[in-house]
Amino acid sequence: MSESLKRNYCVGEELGRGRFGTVFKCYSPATGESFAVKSIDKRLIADDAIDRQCLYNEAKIMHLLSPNPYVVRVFDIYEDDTHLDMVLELCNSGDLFQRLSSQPVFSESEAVDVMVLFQITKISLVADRNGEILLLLRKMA
Ligand SMILES: Nc1ncnc2c1ncn2[C@@H]1O[C@H](COP(=O)(O)OP(=O)(O)OP(=O)(O)O)[C@@H](O)[C@H]1O
Repeated sequence: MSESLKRNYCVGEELGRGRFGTVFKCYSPATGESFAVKSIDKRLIADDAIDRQCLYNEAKIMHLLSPNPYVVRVFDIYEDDTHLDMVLELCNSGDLFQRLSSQPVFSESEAVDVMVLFQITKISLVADRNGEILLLLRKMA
């Protein structure tokens, strides 16, 4: 994790791992706000040009799409020789599967939100397979 990130945020527990990095909970001592930070060790993808490109595309696209109600917001990006760290909106309400499992009946407007999420997921999966765009979906509040 980059030293400049650690100067501005206190990093806490691990939230999960993906193909490119590890996600931790963090907070800003200046504002008291909590975030997620996705930290990528660039040395692990140094030999793969496509992975490197995907990594920078993800950071760039998420930044371009922020703020958008269906996309996790990016607040800060830090980079040093070894790490790329993205400070993201913290989604701590569980994922869509957990939400669907725990609530058997949805109101009309909630059902619309779920359908919109499914449509965006389909679009992002197709687009991601073609290596053109990657969306990180915001988990439902
Ligand atoms: N903003 C966030 N708030 C809370 N948890 C998150 C957040 N972003 C990621 N996570 C957690 O960390 C895990 C890994 O996320 P990450 O974005 O690194 O990978 P992924 O999207 O699951 O897969 P891939 O690496 O293929 O993109 C997620 O599955 C989720 O549990």
